[in-house]
Amino acid sequence: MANEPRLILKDVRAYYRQLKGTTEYQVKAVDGVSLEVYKGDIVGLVGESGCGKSTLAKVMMMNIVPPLEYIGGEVELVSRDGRKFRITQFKSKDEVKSTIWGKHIAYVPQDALNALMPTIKIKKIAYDVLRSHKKDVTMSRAVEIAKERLKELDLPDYVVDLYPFQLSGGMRQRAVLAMATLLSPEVLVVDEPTSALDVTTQKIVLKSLLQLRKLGFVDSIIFITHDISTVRQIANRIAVMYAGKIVEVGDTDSIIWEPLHPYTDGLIKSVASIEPEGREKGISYIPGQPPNLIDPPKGCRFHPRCPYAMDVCGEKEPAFVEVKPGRQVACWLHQGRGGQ
Ligand SMILES: Nc1ncnc2c1ncn2[C@@H]1O[C@H](COP(=O)(O)OP(=O)(O)OP(=O)(O)O)[C@@H](O)[C@H]1O
Repeated sequence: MANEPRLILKDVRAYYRQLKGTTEYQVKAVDGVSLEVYKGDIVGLVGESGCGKSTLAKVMMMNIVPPLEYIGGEVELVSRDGRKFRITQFKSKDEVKSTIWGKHIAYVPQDALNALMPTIKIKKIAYDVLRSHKKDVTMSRAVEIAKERLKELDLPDYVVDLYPFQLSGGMRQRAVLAMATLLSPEVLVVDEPTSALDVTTQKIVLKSLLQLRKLGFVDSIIFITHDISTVRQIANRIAVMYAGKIVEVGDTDSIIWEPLHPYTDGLIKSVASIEPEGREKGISYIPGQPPNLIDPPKGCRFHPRCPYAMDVCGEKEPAFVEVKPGRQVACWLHQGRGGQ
């Protein structure tokens, strides 16, 4: 069956308004991002700190509150029954929340303890999540549903009677995932879900994410991280973000083994490889700093740090071209490939 879209972003721009003294600036945190997420996808969204990943997650959630401003483009969420929700149809955050949050798209932020109110027991959290879209649910039914979901993620029944602070980091992260997906949303966005965990616990959380998708509790996952070595263990596709833009998208293997964008190449070389051939090549780092997003460099935003920069790179922005099916890149080294 053809790819069934779940989330479609077309040339999306969202900027923060920032006041410095009496002058107002715009931080171009998401600046012309296009991405399609399909049913079954686990998309890894990777990039250095400050490149706009969390802001892009807010855009995906259609959660635009000041100082963030939606500048333009299209965000569309497609439900299992074919309904389309567009960012432009919503007048307020409350409307977004009551219409799509939890039910069609869920977000697990970076810090799991913040995601769960530490002073509320897991069963009350489950009750509140379910009640937000099923007004007639009872507490005993909510507890039943919560226990079933916790069990699917290898968590014991008694977790429902605990407070989040009584759980270990890994258990808490899994409890957050179970609670966030109680209403079986089509899309789950997880922001750095494993970065504070040890390697063994990381693997358990990655397994839980796969389990959520396998059981159909979610259709698609967007996994946000700065760590390409973690995401490659779970994602079937990777989108690489740099300075407010997606610079490369492709299936995980081709991104890892044949990176096209010099920034992707740098990211891969900057992590310790588990494969012997990778270890032999050694670890390097990307020189320089990511740009200021108030006044990003002209042309390709990576050109001041790029070892292959040509004159054109500092003059004109490269288009995001499809070099082969499912493989897109925005780099002057690859313009004109794939019949573009
Ligand atoms: N409330 C805000 N007001 C102004 N600028 C902001 C605000 N929040 C974020 N930014 C800026 O927007 C840009 C993107 O930030 P964002 O948090 O989306 O990046 P990120 O890739 O998620 O980083 P990290 O991995 O560190 O969470 C950064 O330059 C950041 O300083």
